[in-house]
Amino acid sequence: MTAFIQVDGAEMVFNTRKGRFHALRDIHLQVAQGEFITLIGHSGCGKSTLLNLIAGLTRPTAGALICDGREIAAPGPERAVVFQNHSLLPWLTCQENVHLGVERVFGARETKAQLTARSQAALELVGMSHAAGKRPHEISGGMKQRVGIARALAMEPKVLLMDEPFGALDALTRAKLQDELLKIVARTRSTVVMVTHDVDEAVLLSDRIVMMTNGPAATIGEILQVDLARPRDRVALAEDADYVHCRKQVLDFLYTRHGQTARTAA
Ligand SMILES: Nc1ncnc2c1ncn2[C@@H]1O[C@H](COP(=O)(O)OP(=O)(O)OP(=O)(O)O)[C@@H](O)[C@H]1O
Repeated sequence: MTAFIQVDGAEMVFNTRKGRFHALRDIHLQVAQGEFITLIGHSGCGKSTLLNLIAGLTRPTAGALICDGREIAAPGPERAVVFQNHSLLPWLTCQENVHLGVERVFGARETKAQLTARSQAALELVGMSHAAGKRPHEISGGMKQRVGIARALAMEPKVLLMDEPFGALDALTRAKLQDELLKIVARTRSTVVMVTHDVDEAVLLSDRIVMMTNGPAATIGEILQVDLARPRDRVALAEDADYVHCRKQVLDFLYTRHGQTARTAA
């Protein structure tokens, strides 16, 4: 596999008021271009910390991270992040929110009409054209997440980094957005690294599931290859033997071999 994202021996130690906190140790991970990776593990194990390192929002205390042949030293438009809570600017319309990202990436070399066309196309991709002129408080939580995804996709990032993007949504909206994300990623061929707590979400979406041990000093415990054919249909998969097997492997890892102790659950 040619690595598009490479994490070489990354470690993260935070300086806190109570002293040093060793969050991550010895993380080695290679992600191929176009791959869909999920990070799963118990609460507090360091999933967001690892995602933030790939985003360039934090620097590792040891080790190196590389994306497309360059060291990750800061956030960059080639690595767009979607957070659990949409992070849209409340005083701007949906289209203006998307436009901000578009302008940042393409503003110097494209006309206003081209930029507008990009924002409109991104909203259309996530089925939100009808709400282009609305402000975030006028639309539902699921719609806000779609606009957040549109904003990320409109920047044509090489990598889409998602931190529990559907975590705050009800089960039906979540399922709908997962299905849409699968279609969008099939079309854009984006490389995706996504944090999730949801075993079914991980199996449905991933090419590989990165399972993390509990912290402190968490690391990658195992990586599960998910060889289910695409496009994937959640209803058909529910009874698919390979799907059920993958699901069981993740459940075994999380609850039998790495059950959360009282200390980490606190
Ligand atoms: N800036 C920080 N300073 C100090 N400690 C931190 C900082 N960021 C994260 N941590 C600690 O590092 C550990 C990993 O946190 P992180 O948010 O990455 O976990 P997570 O697996 O994403 O958790 P969750 O699933 O609950 O979102 C936790 O113990 C957390 O308290």
